[in-house]
Formats: sequence, structure tokens, C-alpha cells
Amino acid sequence: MAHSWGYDAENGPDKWGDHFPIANGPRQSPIDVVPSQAQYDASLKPLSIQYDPATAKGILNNGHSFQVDFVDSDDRSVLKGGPISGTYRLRQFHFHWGSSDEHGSEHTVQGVKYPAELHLVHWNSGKYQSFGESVAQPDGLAVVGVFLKIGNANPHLQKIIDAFDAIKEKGKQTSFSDFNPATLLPGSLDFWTYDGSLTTPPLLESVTWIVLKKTISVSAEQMARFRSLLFTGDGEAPCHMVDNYRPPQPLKQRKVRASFK
Ligand SMILES: NS(=O)(=O)c1ccc(C(=O)N2CCc3cc(O)c(O)cc3[C@H]2c2ccccc2)cc1
Ligand SMILES: [Zn+2]
Repeated sequence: MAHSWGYDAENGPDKWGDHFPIANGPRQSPIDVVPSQAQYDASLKPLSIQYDPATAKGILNNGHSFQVDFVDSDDRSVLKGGPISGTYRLRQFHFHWGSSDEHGSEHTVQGVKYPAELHLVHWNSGKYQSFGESVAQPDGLAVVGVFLKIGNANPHLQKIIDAFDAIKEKGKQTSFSDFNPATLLPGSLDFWTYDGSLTTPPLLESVTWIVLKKTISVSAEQMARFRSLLFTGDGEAPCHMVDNYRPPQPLKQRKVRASFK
């Protein structure tokens, strides 16, 4: 998408509505999750997450974040259960993070910000033929959000961080294989869920959000490596990739459900 949107004062989240009016729509993401307002729903099934490490394909700096892409031409890496019906295929995962450890996540929990947030992006392969078709449907995508909290170095994140030198600038990519993203999940899959949107332009309202309650660890040194990536490409004045998060949006007429009491 050849847009000039970004995260600075001129092209950041407050300006996205100029080109993407859905930015002020009824089901925008992220949101501030207020646990006491979330309704426990006993009908929510446990999340079923089955990923095949052989589907990992590559890692790319797309100028907004970095993403690890997966082969999504079959159902080897899928999400089922939870609030969704049928099977959703893993397409990619990426992160959002801050310029310091005090902020960086997109969702917040009763105003608490985390230094980073992982998004595992899946599309409804049970109903639609492709990611591109799914993104325009109200039940097209399901994104699992995982908060990162400063603590011990995360050995599973380290494999991703070790690839950063090859994708420092916008547009750079390299192969990335034999990686199971399930190693980036916390021990508990308790979650909050609500109907929302992409958190980047085109902000399409096609995402069932599944935000995990438990966090995963990342060390301060590992977070510093995230901040060594660049928004900018070769030959441009370098600008560090930090604060690539959209702030929480109005809940409007939505309810957040909890999979746990
Ligand atoms: N943060 S998020 O809501 O979890 C999210 C999910 C998917 C995507 C996504 O996969 N894509 C494709 C790559 C891409 C590149 C861009 O420059 C861009 O502006 C948006 C995307 C989105 C995208 C999703 C749906 C239609 C078009 C693009 C992006 C963000
Ligand atoms: Zn995201």
C-alpha cells in the first residue's frame, strides 16, 4: 500500500482520518480493556492454536513494523475455538513498540501500557479464498494480541532479533524458517475478545480481537534491539522505528467478553 501514513505528527494516527474516514467508525481498534467491565462468557470455547514451524517463510521491514510471513496456502498453521467459528489461517505476525519501556502497546489494560504488543494475524480460510478477500469482511480476520513485559530475556524472541541486522531498513527482507510462533505465547490462553479493526490504515473493521490476559517477557536489552530498526529506507535520513502504535479508540456500542472469571 503506497500510502505516506506513519506515526509522526504530520502523518500519524490523528491524521489517518483524512484519507481513511473509517478511522472514526463504530468498531475501531485498539481499545482500553477494562477487566471489571468485561463480561465472562461461558460459551466461549478454549483457544486452539496449532502452528507448523515449517510454514515460516520470511521476515520483512515494511516501514511500519517488521513482520514474519507464513505460507498460508493450506491449513497447517491455524487458529480455532475462542470466539471464532471455523478455521483461521496464520498469515503473519508483527509487533508494535515504544521509544521507552513505559509505553508501546496498542491495547491497554485499565490504562496500563506495556512496552510492546505482538499481533498474530489470521484470516478466515473456512469462508473466504484469500487474505485479500477476508480483509474486507466483518468476520474476515482474527488477531491474537500478546503483551510484552520487561523481565528476563526471551530466548524465542532472540531468534527474531538475530535477524534484525538483515532487515534494518524499510523494504529489506530475508528468509526466516523453522520457527513456531506458539513459543511466543504465555502459559495461559485466557483472553478478552471484542469486534474491532486493523490498527493501521486501511483500518478495516474486519478483525475479531483476541487479547491475551497473560504477558510474555522481554528484556530491556532486547527492546533496545527493536528500537535499532529504521522506519526509513536506504539513502533516507535514518529514523528509528519506535512508537509505531495507535492509541486506544472509543469503545462506542461494544462489549468486551472474557473467557475467564
Ligand atoms: N495491527 S493489525 O491490525 O494487527 C494489522 C493486521 C494486518 C495487517 C496486514 O497484514 N496488512 C498487510 C500489509 C500491510 C502493509 C501496509 O503498508 C499497510 O498500510 C497495511 C497492511 C495490512 C493490510 C491489511 C488489509 C488490507 C491491506 C493492508 C496490518 C496490521
Ligand atoms: Zn498490529
